[in-house]
Amino acid sequence: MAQIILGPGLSGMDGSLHQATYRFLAKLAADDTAPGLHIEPINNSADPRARTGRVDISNRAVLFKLQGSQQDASYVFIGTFQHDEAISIAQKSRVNINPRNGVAELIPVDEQPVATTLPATPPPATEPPAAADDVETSLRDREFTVDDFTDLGIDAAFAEGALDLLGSDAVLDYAEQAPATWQASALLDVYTGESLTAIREKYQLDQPAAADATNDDDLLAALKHPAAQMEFAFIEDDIALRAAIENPDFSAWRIFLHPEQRAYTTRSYNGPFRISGGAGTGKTVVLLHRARELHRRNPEARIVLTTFNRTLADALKEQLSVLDPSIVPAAELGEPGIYIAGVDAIAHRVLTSYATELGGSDGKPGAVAQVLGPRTAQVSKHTHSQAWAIAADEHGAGLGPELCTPSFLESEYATIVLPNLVTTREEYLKARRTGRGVSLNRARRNAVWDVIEAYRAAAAADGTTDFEEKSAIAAQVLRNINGRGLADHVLVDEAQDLSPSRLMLLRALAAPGKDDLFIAEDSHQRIYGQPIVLGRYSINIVGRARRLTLNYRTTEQNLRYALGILSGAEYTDLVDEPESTDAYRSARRGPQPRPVEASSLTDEYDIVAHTVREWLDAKVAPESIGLLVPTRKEGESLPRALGDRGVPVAFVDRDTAGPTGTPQVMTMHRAKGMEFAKVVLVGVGAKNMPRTYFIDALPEGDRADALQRERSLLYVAATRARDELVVVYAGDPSDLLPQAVSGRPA
Ligand SMILES: Nc1ncnc2c1ncn2[C@@H]1O[C@H](COP(=O)(O)OP(=O)(O)OP(=O)(O)O)[C@@H](O)[C@H]1O
Repeated sequence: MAQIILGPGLSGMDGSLHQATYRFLAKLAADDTAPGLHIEPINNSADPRARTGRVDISNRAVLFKLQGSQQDASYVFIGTFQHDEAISIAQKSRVNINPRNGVAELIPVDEQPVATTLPATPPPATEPPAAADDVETSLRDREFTVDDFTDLGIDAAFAEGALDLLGSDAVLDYAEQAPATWQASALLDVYTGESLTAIREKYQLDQPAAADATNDDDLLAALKHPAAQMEFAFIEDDIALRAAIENPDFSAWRIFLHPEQRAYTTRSYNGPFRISGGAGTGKTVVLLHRARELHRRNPEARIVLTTFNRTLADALKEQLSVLDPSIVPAAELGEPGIYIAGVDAIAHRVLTSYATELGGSDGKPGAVAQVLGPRTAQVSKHTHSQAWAIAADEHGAGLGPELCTPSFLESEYATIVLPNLVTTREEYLKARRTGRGVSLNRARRNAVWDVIEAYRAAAAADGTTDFEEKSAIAAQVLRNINGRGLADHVLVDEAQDLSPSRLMLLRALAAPGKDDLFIAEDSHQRIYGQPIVLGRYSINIVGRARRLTLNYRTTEQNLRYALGILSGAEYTDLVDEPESTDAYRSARRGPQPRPVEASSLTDEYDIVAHTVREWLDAKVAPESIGLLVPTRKEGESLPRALGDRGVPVAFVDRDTAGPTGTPQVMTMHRAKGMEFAKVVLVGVGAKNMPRTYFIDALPEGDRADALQRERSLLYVAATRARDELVVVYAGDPSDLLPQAVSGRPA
């Protein structure tokens, strides 16, 4: 079997050549001596390893054949081209090892290696676009020199051309001419303010390259350098080959990881590790690759991949099967393999598997009593949604109207009472309420406890628990058992939205040790619950935290717009440090987001219908269009309003999957973790967002955080768009939106 290594030409390949190219490469992988492949060396080629192969009657693949000490040859595939062009490219290309850092690169032959290349053509210095950047300074103004770049191994001529560019558009344009993908990416890093030291570390550019580019073994090693693997992928099997060739853009995440992503996929950590990063920076991709890697290293390992809810867990399952169809997820929690479920489903599994641990024995309290105080150990039924309202109504007289609300009581219960295992009034009166917005004196604490007691008594009588309680009890069960846990590795997505009890459950799931917890989060996307500090729940990160900054989903234009939404507020991360958006960047470009002001609700529907119709007429796949609304009520009205205008769309509810063949309407909450090619944010006028009716009903001390969550919700919604974002509102725009000029569709 020959090893196929897909190279940088893949994504630019003409779609009509995909099928034939796949057949050719599959045949080559199976037997490189097979007749009909016509693997031929090239006369006068710059690199003696250059070959062409016959893809079809008029097209040839350009390849580099590496034999080295391996029994089977490896072929680096550069692309498929019309016959004469293929010969010319094969003659004039070389796979080289960058002498500064040992990274393999494909270079055109009339260019020399680093530091002596012919100049790349820099575009003329351009003025920055007025709306996007405030005051732009060039890299030269910021006192960078060509040497700074060549020290990293970046081509001198390419660096020279970058020094005077002004504005991110010019830099993004220019980066497309980079001699290697990692060089383009590193240039953008420098431009967005990352230090040269951080860049060196990120791309692992430090190794002195004692490599000989003419030696095939050295070259194969250089192709495996993490920076080289941004554009060279070692293909493992036929399924991966087919997916990569037939849908190169869609499957890029499976094979071309950023060196940082790759590092977090493969490294071991002596305890919990936290990866943060803006929306679309590939946190989920890292989790999926890491789960597969841990599974490969030890098929007996019990790996749990979990997230906020069932919808997102189902998406993880689907993505894992795309990444590696050979993986069959574990059927049961605690079994070897990768078990994927939402956190609440995990709590449910623990409670049903350890039913005997719930009630206690020999006079000792069981987990239920430890968490809730003495009561029946019946916990599987679910407490009804009005229970807090009823308890507050009947027993909250001492609280005053501000605190006598289900939302305040529920969050007090979830953030203070349950995680501290408070079961008596005395304990509650003494409990530390760190991190709560509203302060309570003794009388008020007593009044709060009156309601909590009533809430618990009613649930005990019905034999029910809520989801927070289920997680807290499940965590307690696991702590009581005190064994090797039910998992060796727990990987968590969307951790910013997990409540204390859920985090405590995940902590208890894995016995403390190497690679026990790997937590992905983005505090800017917290749209539920209260701010969380992991250390309070025995998840000690102590220096094991990193941030991803390159956005793979969103264009630079949409990213800037979305970051504008965040710019009005200060955020803290899960270790209580300021959360920054510095260095967030995208290498993709697209149209500017389009805010559109409607004169009325009817006009707003007309605009949305018109926008969607235009996209459908332009053959955009219907299900890749997302219409995101602030509330469920608006989501339910939209299909009818657009249906009346001849544009059928479907409302996708909490736990339902979206139908194919129709644009999808969903709440901004439901859109968490998803992505669409085109997005319309509907109903984001000043009257609708932030939802003041909801914020004003909260106690004064909780309002700032609720407003923050509204801001985050808009950020989540705006970052669902891959390519195009339209923002529609009737009347004035929401104050949370960035200031921008509004324009109606043509
Ligand atoms: N190395 C990569 N190459 C190509 N595409 C990538 C890569 N990493 C991530 N992507 C793509 O970027 C998009 C966002 O990735 P992902 O969902 O993992 O990001 P995220 O950080 O979890 O986002 P969010 O926080 O918004 O849920 C996806 O379409 C994914 O396939």
